[in-house]
Amino acid sequence: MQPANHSAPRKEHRPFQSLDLRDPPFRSHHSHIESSHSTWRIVQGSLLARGGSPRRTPMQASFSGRSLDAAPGQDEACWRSSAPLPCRHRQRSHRRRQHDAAPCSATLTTGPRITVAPGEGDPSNRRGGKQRQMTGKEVEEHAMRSTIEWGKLHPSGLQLPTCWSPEALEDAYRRCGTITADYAKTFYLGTKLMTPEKARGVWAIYVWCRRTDELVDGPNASRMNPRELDRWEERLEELFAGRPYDIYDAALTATISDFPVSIQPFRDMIDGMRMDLVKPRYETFDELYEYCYKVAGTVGLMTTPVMGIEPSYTGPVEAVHKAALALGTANQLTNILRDVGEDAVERNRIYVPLEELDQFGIRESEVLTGMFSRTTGHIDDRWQAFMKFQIARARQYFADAEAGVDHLDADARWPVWSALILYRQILDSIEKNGYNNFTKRAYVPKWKKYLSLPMAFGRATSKPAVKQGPSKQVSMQPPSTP
Ligand SMILES: CC(C)=CCC/C(C)=C/CC/C(C)=C/CC/C(C)=C/[C@@H]1[C@@H](COP(=O)(O)OP(=O)(O)O)[C@]1(C)CC/C=C(\C)CC/C=C(\C)CCC=C(C)C
Repeated sequence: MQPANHSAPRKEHRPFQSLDLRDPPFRSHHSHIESSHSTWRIVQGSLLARGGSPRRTPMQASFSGRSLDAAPGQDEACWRSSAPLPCRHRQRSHRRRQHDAAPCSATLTTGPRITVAPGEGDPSNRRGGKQRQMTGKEVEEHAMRSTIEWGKLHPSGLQLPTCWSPEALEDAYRRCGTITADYAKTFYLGTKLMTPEKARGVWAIYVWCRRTDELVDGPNASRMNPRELDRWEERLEELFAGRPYDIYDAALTATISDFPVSIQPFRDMIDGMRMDLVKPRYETFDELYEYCYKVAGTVGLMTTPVMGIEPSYTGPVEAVHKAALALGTANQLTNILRDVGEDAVERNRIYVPLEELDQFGIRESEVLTGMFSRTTGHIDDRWQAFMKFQIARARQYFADAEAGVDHLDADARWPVWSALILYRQILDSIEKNGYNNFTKRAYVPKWKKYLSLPMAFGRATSKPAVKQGPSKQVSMQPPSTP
């Protein structure tokens, strides 16, 4: 391997000065709630064991160096009271009744861990007598359908009872905004163009995604295990049932109350984190596709219902959701291509499909050590050819996403165009680095970022170009022989 020549500073975990994410469970304005079932009670916002001594919940997830208390186990869930919480309820009682009758099962679809029975799904399945696992594409399709169905069932959100004061909720959203600004400044600025309701909804989603990602990618990642992710998922189900655990969860509960955001992509993102815990290699592109959908495409399904589709759009909503999914996949593929060396050396992870490496005559061990020619010291020709193919495919997903951005509500287009344009430039940077993603980190320089923002603004405010026939497609299949 060549000596390290990192052309960009490594991503650092920025310390938060002003925020302590080790929050107590969310403080209701009814500051004293006693559950008949549980051994816990909430007194002035802190979680106390029956004896009254403060107790940490067992799961300590972390968030950029600081720890936060995450999902309490089923047995210790402080919100599980058989008595109704003394909440203020919203007006739409017909919706509430529907929800009260069956908090989850009636309205929530099941998770994606689904097998397809013989004869169902694609024709290739009809021959075998056994059930088979869904492909990555099918998992994504299932979530997209759930999202669209959810939107039809709950066009104005879940209308959950409110258990918090407006001030507390305001504070929750403000904190979500601060975190979003700290991690993703450009994107945060873009959200400032949205209506305040949409902006804070997107921040609440951002924070939930960031926390979920930090479970497997943050400083406490080594302590993470599937059981803890199960507990995080239980906590998700709770917040979708109107029982948020802490202030950030409460912001998300309020968001799903106001917007038709389905639970399915959230479950799927947790599943993506499960994949990260147990799966260091991806055999085929479909396996990788499933991963990309789960950790990034999900973000598209979560945020599109908040950002909204332009009212004058009369085409199929599927097309917009597919574009949102494509942007997630494009971003994640780009992220993977940028980090090949780092993932291999620091985490023994290879995300690019082994089957495709093989088609380019590349061995797994070569990716782990870096592919430099012994004679010239430059990047090996096989790796260059491999990367050209991977970059072309990622660009194709960006192109597929472009089609949908103009159908979003006008106030949401700028942040999305910015995300698209900025992230796509990382691919250009990989090319500029001579495809050396082993010891160089591709990045977009600040001046280029600043130049991209007015460009994105122009794109967001200009009339969409009328497409003359289908766009040029690159082959999504690697050549059988390089
Ligand atoms: C522009 C916009 C409205 C974005 C949504 C904001 C949001 C909620 C982002 C959550 C991102 C997040 C924390 C995801 C967790 C998993 C993860 C880390 C995924 C990677 C993101 C890159 O983040 P970063 O550069 O910080 O990664 P590192 O940690 O540094 O490695 C991902 C690559 C995925 C991001 C995916 C999106 C932003 C999806 C975008 C799709 C839409 C917003 C839908 C747009 C709609 C249409 C119709 C095109």
